[in-house]
Amino acid sequence: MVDYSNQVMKLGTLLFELLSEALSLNSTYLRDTSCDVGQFAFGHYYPSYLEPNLTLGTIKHVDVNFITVLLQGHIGGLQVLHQNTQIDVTPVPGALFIICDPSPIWLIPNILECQLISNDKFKSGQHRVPANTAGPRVSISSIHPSSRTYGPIMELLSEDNPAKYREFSIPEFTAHY
Ligand SMILES: O=C(O)CCC(=O)C(=O)O
Ligand SMILES: [Fe+2]
Repeated sequence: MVDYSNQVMKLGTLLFELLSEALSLNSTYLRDTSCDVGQFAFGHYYPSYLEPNLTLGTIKHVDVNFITVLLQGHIGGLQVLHQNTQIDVTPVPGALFIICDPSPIWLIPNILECQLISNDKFKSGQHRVPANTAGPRVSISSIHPSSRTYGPIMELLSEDNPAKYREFSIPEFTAHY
């Protein structure tokens, strides 16, 4: 697990560089502005349900951290909302799924925090894991939290692109999320 977590940290560093560049910022911008301050890992266990229609599973949500790196077992179940349709994310053995991307054609849900600081350039998307009869299913979510305040990056704003969100602190944000 320690090895896995170290590798995911390295991957996170690369992803933050790519996201900075996608925003036309210096590649170290997001890391330099406290968007990547560590990692938490959560293990998920979804039992096999005899009557899945009586159970919710993980309901639709957007992640509030910046990046989530997801390792799924061989049993699928994750769905992302794309153009009003729930799309199954089929597990690929040995592959990680990155929950944070600006490109809707990759069918990847984005993170609310990305949407706020990019002033809507990255869109936040929903995902869910409905209960089903296959299972038990396991997954590991590694989240990369930030310690900066939420609010659009100043460098992205202009007369044509005014701030769509105000600046607010993480406790203020999570109290209302
Ligand atoms: O178990 C999964 O595939 C998704 C978990 C998830 O959405 C999360 O940790 O935020
Ligand atoms: Fe999630």
